[in-house]
Amino acid sequence: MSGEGDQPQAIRKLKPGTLVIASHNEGKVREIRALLGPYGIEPISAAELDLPEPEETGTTFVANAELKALYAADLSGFPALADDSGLCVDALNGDPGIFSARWGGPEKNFVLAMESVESNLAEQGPDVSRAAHFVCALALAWPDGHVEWFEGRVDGTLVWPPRGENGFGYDAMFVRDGDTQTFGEIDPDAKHAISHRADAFQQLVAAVL
Ligand SMILES: O=P(O)(O)OP(=O)(O)OP(=O)(O)OC[C@H]1O[C@@H](n2cnc3c(O)ncnc32)[C@H](O)[C@@H]1O
Ligand SMILES: [Mg+2]
Repeated sequence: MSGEGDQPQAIRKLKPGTLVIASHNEGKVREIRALLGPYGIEPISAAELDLPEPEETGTTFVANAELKALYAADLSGFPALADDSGLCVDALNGDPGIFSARWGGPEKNFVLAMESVESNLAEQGPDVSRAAHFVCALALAWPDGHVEWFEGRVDGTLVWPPRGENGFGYDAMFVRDGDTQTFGEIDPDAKHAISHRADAFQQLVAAVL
């Protein structure tokens, strides 16, 4: 564990019992805050604490969630919750998958990332399957190194062109099976009830809270 002298000032001011969200993705942090709200938990994000981002060297969503959570718990001395998530497209052998953030490039441009998914699909002809699913792995790590993890999923279809300004990442091209609106069009509260992140959260809440 890191010594207190190494910690940024912001961490030394945290109240006991604080939960750190081990993420630098604003859209994700907004959703996690909303999902934790009903439990009276007011977390602080790794970005707000100026914690560095670890390299995501894992080969699975769970491995990357675990390494992000452990890194933030170790640096902060507080429990940390990480989310590693992504879009898996059947016809692209599961890509972009764990590389979903990296497909947005250094500028994190998800308009370009969605265009890239679409052009890879289009190369396979008009009859290509447009089936896809989102995965969300949550890892909850304590400073002593103990970790629990949960994995959620939501299945759907990709549409083109993208629709809707809500959400983030690939939301504007994803329609959940049985729905007509994209995750970019539906109300954020509706997404919180049905998404891959909601699925993983239900498991976390049942096990931990
Ligand atoms: O690692 P952190 O700091 O949490 O932030 P990140 O954006 O790098 O997050 P990931 O490594 O987990 O990459 C996940 C990417 O998958 C996409 N993604 C994940 N959940 C999504 C959702 O609910 N809706 C749309 N896109 C999502 C989005 O583009 C994310 O950048
Ligand atoms: Mg990441």
